[in-house]
Amino acid sequence: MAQQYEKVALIGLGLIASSMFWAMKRAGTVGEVSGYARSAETRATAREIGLCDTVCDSAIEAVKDADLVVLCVPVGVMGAVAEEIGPHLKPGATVSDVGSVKKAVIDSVGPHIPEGVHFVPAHPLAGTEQSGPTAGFAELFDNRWVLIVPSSDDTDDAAVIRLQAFWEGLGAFVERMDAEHHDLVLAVTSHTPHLIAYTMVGVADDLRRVTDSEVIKYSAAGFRDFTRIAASDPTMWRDVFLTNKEATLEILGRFTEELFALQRAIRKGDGDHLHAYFTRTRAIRRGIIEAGQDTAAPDFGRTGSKR
Ligand SMILES: NC(=O)C1=CN([C@@H]2O[C@H](COP(=O)(O)OP(=O)(O)OC[C@H]3O[C@@H](n4cnc5c(N)ncnc54)[C@H](O)[C@@H]3O)[C@@H](O)[C@H]2O)C=CC1
Ligand SMILES: O=C(O)C(=O)Cc1ccc(O)cc1
Repeated sequence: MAQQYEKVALIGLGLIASSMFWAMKRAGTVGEVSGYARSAETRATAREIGLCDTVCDSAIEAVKDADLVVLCVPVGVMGAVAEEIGPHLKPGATVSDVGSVKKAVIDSVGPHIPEGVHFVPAHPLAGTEQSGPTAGFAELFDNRWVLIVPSSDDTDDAAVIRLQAFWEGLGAFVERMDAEHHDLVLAVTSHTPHLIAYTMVGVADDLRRVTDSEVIKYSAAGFRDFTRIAASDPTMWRDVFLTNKEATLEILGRFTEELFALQRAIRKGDGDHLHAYFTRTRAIRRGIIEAGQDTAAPDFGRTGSKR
């Protein structure tokens, strides 16, 4: 494949950045990849495992001469990183990100992007519950969606098309979406489910004394499947909820109403209500699988890297 960017800089070297690096190497679509992470320990690990062609000791050094800079840090620190690198970006370069929330990233990063640099936010709908520089693998984005969320109506079309081709080279399907819609859709499909999974583990833990650790010992497939995502990084998810507050609260409100209705049906012994509800929701869930839109993490995400 032809070279799409001569130099790419990855800021933050965790699951997503490391997967991007291995996928870029597999695709052979970029010249050089530089990387930076805040912690010296992460940078040392990256150097040890050959993650990035050059691991830099500052974000400013990493973005020097880069044609594409991808912010791969938790959503809450994207603005601060952009402020630091803003004055050092190459004219004509593109700055993108992989954050799980889009409106807050546009608001916090946008003001720090200088004239003549393109800002094209994006979000790969692919990940696992693992984090850190050793968690990545080249196949993570294969056949997964990446949503490109242009930051304004006058975002340079050529920069968007180039970023789209880049992600397609990493194995993904790409679509464009506006930020507000993105944040609502993700609140339903990803953010609220993570919150509920964290809560379920918390409930199981609260019951530990009563059940004498049996919840963990005998954890049935349902509990395991349902709570896998509760092993995800706490910093990342704290930031998601703090920055996608409105949409998450809207979905949580609806969720609570449905839960109360089911609670009431159980209390009243209303089997018809329960049966009708489960019949409807089973059909929807099966429809998602049949349409090939099941977004469960691929198996290799659970068993470690396959690179
Ligand atoms: N984990 C997942 O499944 C997915 C995550 N995302 C998004 O991707 C982004 C990165 O997530 P992961 O790779 O999973 O996280 P991670 O926890 O694996 O990696 C984050 C990296 O950022 C570094 N970092 C933190 N603060 C920093 C700062 N101020 N300056 C420089 N580096 C800093 C950390 O040291 C770490 O290397 C987040 O914004 C997240 O919302 C998007 C799709 C999926
Ligand atoms: O591990 C899983 O199943 C996920 O849902 C991963 C994930 C987490 C956050 C995102 O913004 C996108 C994907």
